[in-house]
Amino acid sequence: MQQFEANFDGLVGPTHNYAGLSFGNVASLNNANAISSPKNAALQGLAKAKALSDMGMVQGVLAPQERPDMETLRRLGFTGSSKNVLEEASKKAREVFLACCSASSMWTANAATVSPSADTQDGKIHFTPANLTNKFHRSLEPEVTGRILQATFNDDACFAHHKHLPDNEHFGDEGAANHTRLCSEYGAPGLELFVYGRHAFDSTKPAPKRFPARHTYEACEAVARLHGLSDEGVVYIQQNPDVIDQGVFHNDVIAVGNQNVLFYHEQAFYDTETKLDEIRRKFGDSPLHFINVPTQAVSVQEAVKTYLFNTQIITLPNGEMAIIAPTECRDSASVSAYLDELVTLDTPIKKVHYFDVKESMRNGGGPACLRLRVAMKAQELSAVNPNVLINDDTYAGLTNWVKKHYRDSLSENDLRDPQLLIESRTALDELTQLLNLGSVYPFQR
Ligand SMILES: NCCC[C@H](NC(=O)CCC(=O)O)C(=O)O
Repeated sequence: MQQFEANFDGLVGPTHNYAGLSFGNVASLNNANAISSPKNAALQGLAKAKALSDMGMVQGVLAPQERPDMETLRRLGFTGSSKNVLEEASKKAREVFLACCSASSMWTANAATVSPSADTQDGKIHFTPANLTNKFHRSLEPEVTGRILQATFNDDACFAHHKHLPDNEHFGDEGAANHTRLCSEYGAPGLELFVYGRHAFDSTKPAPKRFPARHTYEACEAVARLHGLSDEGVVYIQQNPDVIDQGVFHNDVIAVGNQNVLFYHEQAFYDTETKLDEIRRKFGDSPLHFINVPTQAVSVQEAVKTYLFNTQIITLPNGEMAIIAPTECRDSASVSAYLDELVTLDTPIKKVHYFDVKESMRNGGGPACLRLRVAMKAQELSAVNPNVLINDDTYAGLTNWVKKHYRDSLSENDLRDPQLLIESRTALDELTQLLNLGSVYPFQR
């Protein structure tokens, strides 16, 4: 295995909860105030990661963030002991407090945009953490995400790390959730598709009316520049504003690509035919599969409910592709019928595997949200921090760690418990040792 795609799944943090923080994300709003289970959430995520590793995939994990985010609460004027900060913030600024408790870094598709070495000018793998400016709770992530990525991909000869884009809506960047890469093989130069929701500096261009477009065209261009991509290696595509208004807050809720397959809903893009032509032209002569799912087979609403497109399409060691889907897809008559048929058609996708990631789904995160893809070569993999890679031993170590530190259930009331802060820091301190990350968290510095 000389070239392959590695997946880095976000470890769910100890404060995983349902706070209804993401306007425009239907599941997040519908499940506001539900009781969560941080322990089950983390174990569900690890089980998926381990299953992919058992299928012969290269699988790693990315550490979660420190929450409650005491540094931000203090920056916003809450003072005194930790207990006091938590109490005052939860009483006087409930929404701010809840935002500072979110475990949203678990969705590592939003951690960064990654360009493999075959696409970049200097031949290194480039990372730009996403600034996630559109949601306050997510905008707290990029600094520490950058540190975690540096500690995970810690070798200047192979990896180039950029600072996140300016923290402003004009450069709203949601990372790899709006980025997919087509290629004939992982180690060959590919075509990077950057999908955006609106133009920040041109109000004559279309934009959604009801829900926010989190990601801008200007952000896409900036990341492509930073990563040293060629114009012929990039296609910028606008998301259909109407689907954003139906709850498609990231493109990976309505389209996903892998190697020479682009799997998308017919309503996913704006100006679809022009963009597909550009993809065909830039992709070159090797075979390319456009799998277009018509509304008649699966409605946008059903796609948002089941996360049919928030599936991972992976290439197994035998060269066949498989879809990693949430069990919600199996439980929907139209979606499971569609998938049953898809694997019989003349495309590289031959199997579907279903996973229970309900704890994450209730916040609008499916299997694809939970992972950051990094296409690599063997020699680049050997430069990755080995402690983050999943195998029997690290999986056992991490599941024991979760069972030891995580709560079975969590409600809003529990978030202000000073004991939860102590538990979380104790857990994360131990995790940085398990994963050999060094002092990435504010409380460790
Ligand atoms: N890629 C999937 C991201 C899901 C994430 N949900 C959230 O943050 C919900 C958190 C809450 O409501 O408690 C988001 O919308 O960015």
